[in-house]
Amino acid sequence: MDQVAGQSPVPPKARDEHGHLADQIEEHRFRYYVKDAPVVSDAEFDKLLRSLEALEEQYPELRTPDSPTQKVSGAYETEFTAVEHRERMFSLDNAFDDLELAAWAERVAKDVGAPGYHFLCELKIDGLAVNLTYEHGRLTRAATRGTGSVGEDITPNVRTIADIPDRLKGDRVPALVEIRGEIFFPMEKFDELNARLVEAGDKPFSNPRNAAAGSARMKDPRVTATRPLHMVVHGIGAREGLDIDRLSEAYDLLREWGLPTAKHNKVVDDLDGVRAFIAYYGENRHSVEHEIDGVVVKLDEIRLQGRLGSTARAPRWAIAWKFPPEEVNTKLVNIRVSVGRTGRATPYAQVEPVTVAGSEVEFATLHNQEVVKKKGVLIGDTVVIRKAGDVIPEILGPVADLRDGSEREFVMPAECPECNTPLRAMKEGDKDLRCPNARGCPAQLRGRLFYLGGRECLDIENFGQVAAAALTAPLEPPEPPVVDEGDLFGLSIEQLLPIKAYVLDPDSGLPKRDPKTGEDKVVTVFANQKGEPKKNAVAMLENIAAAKDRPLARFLNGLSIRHVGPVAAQALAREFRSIDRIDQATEEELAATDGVGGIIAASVKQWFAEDWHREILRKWREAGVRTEEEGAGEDEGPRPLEGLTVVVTGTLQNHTRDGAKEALQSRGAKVTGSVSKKTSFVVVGENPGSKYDKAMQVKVPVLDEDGFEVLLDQGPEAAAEVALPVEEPTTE
Ligand SMILES: NC(=O)c1ccc[n+]([C@@H]2O[C@H](COP(=O)([O-])OP(=O)(O)OC[C@H]3O[C@@H](n4cnc5c(N)ncnc54)[C@H](O)[C@@H]3O)[C@@H](O)[C@H]2O)c1
Ligand SMILES: [Zn+2]
Repeated sequence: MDQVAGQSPVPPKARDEHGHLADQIEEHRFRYYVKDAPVVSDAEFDKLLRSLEALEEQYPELRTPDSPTQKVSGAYETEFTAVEHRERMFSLDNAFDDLELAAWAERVAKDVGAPGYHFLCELKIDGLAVNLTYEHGRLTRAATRGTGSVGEDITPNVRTIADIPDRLKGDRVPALVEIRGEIFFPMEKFDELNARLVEAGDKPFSNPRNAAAGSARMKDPRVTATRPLHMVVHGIGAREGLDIDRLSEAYDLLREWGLPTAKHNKVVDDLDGVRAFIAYYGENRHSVEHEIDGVVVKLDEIRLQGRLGSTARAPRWAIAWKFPPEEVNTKLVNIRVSVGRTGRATPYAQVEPVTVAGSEVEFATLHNQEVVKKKGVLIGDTVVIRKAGDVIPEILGPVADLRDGSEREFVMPAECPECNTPLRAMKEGDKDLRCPNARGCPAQLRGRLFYLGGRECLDIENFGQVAAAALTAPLEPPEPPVVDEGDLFGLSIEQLLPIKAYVLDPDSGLPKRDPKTGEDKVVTVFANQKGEPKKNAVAMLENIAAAKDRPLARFLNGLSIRHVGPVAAQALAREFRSIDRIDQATEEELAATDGVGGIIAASVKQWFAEDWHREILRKWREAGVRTEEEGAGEDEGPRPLEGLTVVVTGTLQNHTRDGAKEALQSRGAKVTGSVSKKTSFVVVGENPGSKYDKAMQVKVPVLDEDGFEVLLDQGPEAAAEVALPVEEPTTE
């Protein structure tokens, strides 16, 4: 088709779509900047904006000066006096990948024309942009960004923020300076604020960013004063009597004046330096004392900034690199209750599945019924889900503006969802409700068994949520092979083969559904189609058998005695050295143990008072579980490996890494991670790493697993006899 250069005609459909998108964007901006209550996530908003940009890319005629793509987003509300900034405030352009970053840097290089300039890397804080005007060192005005040229006067509110000085310190303060920065609300104070709001019958905020903006823009500054707001400085605007060459130097001055400058800024020489900064904070995002949502890269030389100038929206001398969003909006479908190994009933949120920070989220924790209330979330709400790093996903808050009246409050059930026993608080004033049916509650048994096999206890490989559920509550056979922990070590392969169970999600432990039929998926857990044992079933039984010899402390921890965690278990094991002796000890004796104390002692006594608990121990003994620490106590007896330093590398057949370490340490050896001339032995399992090569190099005796057993049982001399011959290294 023939077209006039750059003037493709705009089809009416595209024009309509443009108008529709622009309206939506303006509406979201109003909700975000004026009402501090957005109804979509930033990611969704950014998507709309990018669609608009793409449309304008295709039909440049649509890119008029009043298009949302051409403006500093924001507005001002008539509640506040409108004030003009002396120098405009801008938004930032984004780089979404390394290509865009490199393109920006190239453009800078071209415009600057000569080498010798620097990049200033800063962290990007997601809060409320403010402009502080200081005249002769006194704060005379504070304003929001607004449209970029006109903002809202929030001076009385800002004066209540402790970080922001009313007067600048020192005698080098200029006649006039505009300071730009970000007001933010600390994540860790956010729940507290929402709890207060809900209690007072007010609408909770959906996230800390909106809490910051809402708090700074209160009509009544006395309310602002009650909010824990902070600020970080990230720029300067108009100035008189202030001559500076580099922005980084300006920050040094600002710091001297008492302004809250950033701690993590870094000046680098080139793009690789920028990349390293971005990579570092991408990895260590949560090591910073406040939340960050990206990195801002700026040309440090102020004269050159001026030369590059700005578009209507953003400076050309800066760019924002955004990290993947950690917050998304989704629907709270239901609040359910799970019962854990200690019987604690915990509400958790089931949401419409969404992807956050690279993983799909379907459940989020809610801790207890008080937390549900304090967060002010209703079933059916659109909520903001946050997933930060490896942390379990949580609900930040509801998007209250989207409620249509169909939402309902969560009511904590009166009965255990798995065994129907009435839930109750075990102590007066206890917020947590528990299912008291420790013995018969399938949820508790499953939880205890899973914990017993877990890392902190017996560390049994191939034994997880799925096995724990299948063994304790199979669909078939009707009688579960494991009725309590006592049955674990007596399991036979014949018992496993017929077991059918639901397929469980390994994270949530909930049944997975067949997408086609919509029904819960069922499998034969331990047998293949021919009815033969699956490999992992055989491995599981072997691993269970091997776990019989785990150190006493691990068994004690695995009994799920209330208040007895790994530390108390260690203390008890060290002091009493056998389960029998713990059983026979008086409460006073237990309490007198270093690291135990009265509460734990009472709880231990209570545990042993239950017949079915003793029955567990009896079955264990019968199955050959070692309920006694070998040899004499650490403090009294011989420590045959005293003075040795041992490194363990590769996979051992009969010991986990932790188990091997403990076996060595309990005999007095020191276990370290790196091989040196001082190392006494290197124990090498399958697939050893570079430590093996290093051992060869520095000629440290190497033991295979048999040699390791010799070391444990017969000591270092015997082990030296069986150590592998040290080969001459080929190179030196
Ligand atoms: N959810 C919604 O409905 C909705 C609506 C409108 C806008 N938004 C969100 O608001 C953001 C857009 O706002 P924007 O135009 O302010 O752009 P932006 O947040 O991407 O970047 C510009 C702002 O970053 C701030 N900033 C933080 N640290 C900085 C630093 N070290 N140096 C310089 N500036 C720093 C400044 O205040 C500056 O104004 C987007 O994240 C968008 O998703 C969301
Ligand atoms: Zn129960």
